[in-house]
Amino acid sequence: MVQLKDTALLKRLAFIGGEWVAARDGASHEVRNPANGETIAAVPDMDAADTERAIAAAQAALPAWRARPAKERSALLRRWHDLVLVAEQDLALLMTLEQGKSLAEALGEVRYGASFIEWFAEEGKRAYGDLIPAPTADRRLMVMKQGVGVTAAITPWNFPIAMITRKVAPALAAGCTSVVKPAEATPLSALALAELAQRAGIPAGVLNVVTTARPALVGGALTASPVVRKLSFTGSTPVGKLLMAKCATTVKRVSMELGGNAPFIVFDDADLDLAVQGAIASKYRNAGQTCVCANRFLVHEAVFDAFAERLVRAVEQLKVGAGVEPGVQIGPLIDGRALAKVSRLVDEARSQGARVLAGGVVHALGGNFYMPTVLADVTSEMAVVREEIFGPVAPLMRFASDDEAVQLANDTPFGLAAYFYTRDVRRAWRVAERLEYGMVGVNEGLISNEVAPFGGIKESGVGREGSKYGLDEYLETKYVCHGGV
Ligand SMILES: NC(=O)C1=CN([C@@H]2O[C@H](COP(=O)(O)OP(=O)(O)OC[C@H]3O[C@@H](n4cnc5c(N)ncnc54)[C@H](OP(=O)(O)O)[C@@H]3O)[C@@H](O)[C@H]2O)C=CC1
Ligand SMILES: O=C(O)CCCC(=O)O
Repeated sequence: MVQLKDTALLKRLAFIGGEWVAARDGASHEVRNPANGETIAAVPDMDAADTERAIAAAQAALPAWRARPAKERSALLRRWHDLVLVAEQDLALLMTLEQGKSLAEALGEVRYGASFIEWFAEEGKRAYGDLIPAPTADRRLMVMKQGVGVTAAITPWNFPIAMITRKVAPALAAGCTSVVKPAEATPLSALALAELAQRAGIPAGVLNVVTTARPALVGGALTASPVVRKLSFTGSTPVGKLLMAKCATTVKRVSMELGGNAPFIVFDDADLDLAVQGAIASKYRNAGQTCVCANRFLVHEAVFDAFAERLVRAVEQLKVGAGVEPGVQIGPLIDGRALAKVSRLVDEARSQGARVLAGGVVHALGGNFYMPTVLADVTSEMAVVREEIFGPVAPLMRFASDDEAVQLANDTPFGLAAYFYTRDVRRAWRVAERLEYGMVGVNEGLISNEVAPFGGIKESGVGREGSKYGLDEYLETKYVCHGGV
């Protein structure tokens, strides 16, 4: 039973062309609470034809929306932002119920998600062009920025609100319309966001939400459509590669926020208490289910034991339980598949010689709960440091020199986020420059915010979200050459 103050935020229909609709064939799928398996609600299980309808709605809404002055679009986005904050407690509860993170973290995400709407409401007014000094006297050269058109967003379950607003807010601010496919596990947050967008006065068809348990059908329609000019995706690298290939058939623009394998380096001169604090924030946020979570800890041999001991002490304090319970810091993993993956990685590492310093087993609560875990004596051959863990497991490895640390850190096809701790300013600059990552935290474990560019290199993706760069992802650059002047 979901007890919202604003009961209309719990939606059981998809949102297309300003209307709340069922799937054409009447199919639906259940949304379950990962903390106890209970069904929260059922939502439409849409297919390609439903998706075509949403694309058509976004196409129909586009001319009027892009023709509005940026200032008017900005005012509507601002109202949407304000309504999200008014509803923050309800949105947080809904998120905790369908995603599992603690209420405190869910509330943090609602605010984080709202911050992208606020930011892009402002940035949308600054889509400046250029006037270029011409090489001949009789011409004037101009560059204008225009929204790319109809856009699509495919988003994951780990950040059910922020990953939508980080894509949709710049799209709408730039004069684009959008079709969103939220994750199967977390459509309720997406639908509540759409309800608030509608209340804010964002016109019908500008934002559409297509819910489904058949992602390939919806994704197939979005990527095949020549009407959709851009796809923004956050999720796993294999699915991102598949979608990029599909987008090639219509030469769509793409933004891809994919998997990571973040190194967290602790140098011998690090402030160990600060490093442990950063490690807890980076590793155990959202039960370890973020693409920027520290995935492997590289610790200088001189401070290895001291760091490990302090980390274990902090990890043992973490309270595990259902996200709605007071004081809980680690909720359940999203589903049984995620639990099986985390268990496999830990069990394999142990059988290959890793030492379990904390946790290392499924939590006594059962269900999808896993014990916050610390492993020592991990080697770079183990799957636990080669694959994205997406769970509350910290594998610790030793290194002896800066070169070795950087070499180990860069030894991965991924390049999203990296973290390191040192008190040496020269080392800080040099290591930051040598790390092959899109984002680097120096003495800081939490780096995401709306004003900074979020994104990766190598197989972690293309494009940047948030910040002044995030708007460019939704803008075309048009050059106008005016002759005979
Ligand atoms: N970089 C990141 O932020 C994230 C990384 N991951 C990584 O991926 C692993 C698996 O998580 P998972 O949720 O399966 O990630 P996916 O990449 O499968 O899911 C992300 C989104 O893509 C959708 N999707 C899946 N397959 C297709 C397809 N063929 N066509 C179009 N859309 C598709 C999903 O829909 P649906 O929900 O219906 O499957 C979801 O909306 C995690 O353990 C983690 O390692 C996961 C989530 C976020
Ligand atoms: O894990 C992800 O999908 C990215 C969101 C995390 C963040 O914004 O910090």
